[in-house]
Amino acid sequence: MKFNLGNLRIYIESNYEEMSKKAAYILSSQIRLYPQSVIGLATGGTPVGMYKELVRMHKEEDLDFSELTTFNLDEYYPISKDNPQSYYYYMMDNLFSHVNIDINRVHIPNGMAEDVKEECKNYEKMIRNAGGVSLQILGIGPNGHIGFNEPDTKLEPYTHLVELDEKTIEANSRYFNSMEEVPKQALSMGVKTIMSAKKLVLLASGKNKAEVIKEAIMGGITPEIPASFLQLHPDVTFILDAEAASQLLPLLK
Ligand SMILES: N[C@@H]1[C@@H](O)[C@H](O)[C@@H](COP(=O)(O)O)O[C@@H]1O
Repeated sequence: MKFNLGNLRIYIESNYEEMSKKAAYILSSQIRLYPQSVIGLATGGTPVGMYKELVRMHKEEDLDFSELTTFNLDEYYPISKDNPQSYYYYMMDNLFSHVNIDINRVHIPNGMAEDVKEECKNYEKMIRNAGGVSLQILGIGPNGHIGFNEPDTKLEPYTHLVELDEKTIEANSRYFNSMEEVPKQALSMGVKTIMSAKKLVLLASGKNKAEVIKEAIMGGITPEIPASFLQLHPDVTFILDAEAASQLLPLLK
């Protein structure tokens, strides 16, 4: 099912696998049309299926990553690249080590940066020098965060150091051995960095995202739900599975 709400396109797919295929189809179309694109990438459980499909497309359908430039949204802080919970490790494991990407054109905030301010400033500069992000993939936290931009009374515009929300630490602890192991901080693109991408594609799957998806798309625009700012972007695609769309769908019909 597809709905158009002005600048927002909403695809509702029957399940996680179909959501992943749709996202991979959109991203691969961008790569095939514009092989030198600058792509913003996301981590978390949600895009794993999309990466799997992209790897399949590379192996079976000649999808070529060799001219791409990528910028990841965020990284825990502090964390080293060889920690299996780091987003660097995740990206290598789920995508980069399986495709013909030029690792020199891959960018992920450095979770071991000594000078955090400098790292953040430099990350923004690299995005600018690359000509900005053409297509940014996003997930959404159950609390409405995008990247690691947590609900707050005000949002940071540019790449910055974040104090993670209790809810996020709890939600992400499923990937760690215990809550204590989850880093309490992260480096994240800011809301302005994200909103500056030419196209945004947000993926959401599962019942625990249903309420926040409804609020982000149909509710007021508020820093308490950072994803609600996407309503202001001129070109946004939401790809939802049926469970994530379950509270939104009755309002669309
Ligand atoms: N920083 C990431 C986000 O970029 C991601 O979109 C979100 C949802 O994660 P998941 O897809 O595992 O639900 O939380 C993580 O903490």
